[in-house]
Amino acid sequence: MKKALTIAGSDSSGGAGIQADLKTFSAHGIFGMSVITAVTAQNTQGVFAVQDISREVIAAQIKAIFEDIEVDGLKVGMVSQISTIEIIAELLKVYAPKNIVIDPVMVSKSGYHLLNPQAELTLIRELLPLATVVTPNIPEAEVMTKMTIQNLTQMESAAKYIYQMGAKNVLLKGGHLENDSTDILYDGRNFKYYTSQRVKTKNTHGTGCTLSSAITSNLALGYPLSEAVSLAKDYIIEAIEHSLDIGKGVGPTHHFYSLYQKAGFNN
Ligand SMILES: Nc1ncnc2c1ncn2[C@@H]1O[C@H](COP(=O)(O)OP(=O)(O)O)[C@@H](O)[C@H]1O
Ligand SMILES: Cc1ncc(COP(=O)(O)O)c(N)n1
Repeated sequence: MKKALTIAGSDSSGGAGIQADLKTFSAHGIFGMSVITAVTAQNTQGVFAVQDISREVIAAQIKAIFEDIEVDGLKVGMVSQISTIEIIAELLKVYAPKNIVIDPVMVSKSGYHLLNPQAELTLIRELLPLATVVTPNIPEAEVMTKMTIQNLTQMESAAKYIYQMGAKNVLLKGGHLENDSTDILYDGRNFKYYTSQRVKTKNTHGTGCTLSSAITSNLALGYPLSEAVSLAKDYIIEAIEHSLDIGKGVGPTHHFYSLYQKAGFNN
């Protein structure tokens, strides 16, 4: 069985963060493991408190896993503080796992700064060069590039800029654009476009986490990146189409075992 690791924050309401990642790994038939960087008290309506986990305990979690278990794919989500980012980068250089997906989580859908704004440059400097692929949404790409992004041409320019920051591949997600939701993948030479109809729902809590952990799963299963993204896109569309009207705010995506079966995964 393939094994994947998420290094991210805990979402008490189960829609995003570690919980979304582990559900996605399971739906892909992957054994999921976690390094928790922060505990958030949140639900579909907002984030109410955050306790960052210490640098020492984050390091101990990473070491406990890598000293014992092979990791076929890894994603990094919420990392909150400079010291957290530094220790993760330091240890990822030591253990050098194959497939590293960096989801540069900055602000939650409910508007809470999950990444300390002072840590944005550290994330770019320390984590991007380690990424097999980095998966910013449009607001994150705007922060990273200081560009305004309102259309596909501007997305392409931003993806090129982020590529130059050191990621091997850039998947710029178009979920925040008004019309269809096209994500673009840039490998330093060519663009690939992943277009889908926009699902009309308010329930998109955890879409970014779900997409990046689906990509991580597919890379762990051995798919090349462009196929890993394409399968992950199929997965996220269904997970949004079947999203759950749980709570009073932005409900979560839904994870099906049948999605995994439908995609024909075979490990
Ligand atoms: N309403 C929607 N309909 C279809 N796809 C969506 C919708 N919202 C987001 N997506 C897709 O979900 C994934 C995550 O998107 P996005 O919302 O941009 O990220 P984040 O959760 O990081 O803000 C992307 O593949 C995006 O295209
Ligand atoms: C712990 C954690 N990690 C990531 C997100 C981002 O998810 P979203 O952008 O859908 O709010 C979140 N809300 N909580």
